[in-house]
Amino acid sequence: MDLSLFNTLPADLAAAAVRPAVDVDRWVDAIVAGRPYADRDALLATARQQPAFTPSELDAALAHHPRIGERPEGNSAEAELSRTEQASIGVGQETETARRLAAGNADYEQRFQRVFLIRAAGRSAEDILAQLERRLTQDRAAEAAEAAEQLAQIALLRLEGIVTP
Ligand SMILES: NC(=O)NC1=NC(=O)NC1=O
Repeated sequence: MDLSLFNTLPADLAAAAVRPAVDVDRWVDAIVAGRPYADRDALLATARQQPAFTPSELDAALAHHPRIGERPEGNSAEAELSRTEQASIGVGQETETARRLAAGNADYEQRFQRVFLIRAAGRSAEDILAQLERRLTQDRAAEAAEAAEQLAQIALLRLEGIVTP
């Protein structure tokens, strides 16, 4: 939708419109409360200024997040966004990279008890695999902070697609 519509929607509809960006109430409420935005840069600046996601917000947002390399199922707005974001990875390929991604996802979930999250847009499967293998070596606090930053990047990219100038 365009910014002028977003600025004038009732708050509950505005919240529903941006929730696919990231399903964290505190973030959605702040974006809606910042209206009316003079322009889209002001909207994106508000998103960038939000405090980092806490580990519990991360876990809530990841509860229904598809794994990297697995085809996001369903016809929700989030699933559609995930499919677009993961398009460059070539889901379902029987390549060595795909096999190592699946193994890395399993290792990651075993170690950190959440789905591995990375901003996939603009990244190759090989780059994502390198990031996954690097992040598997991090301690829990560092990894939670990095995953939170990736979630913020995904939220910002999605918000840019949801609210057009
Ligand atoms: N597990 C994930 O990292 N998933 C995703 N990253 C994205 O950028 N889109 C996704 O669906």
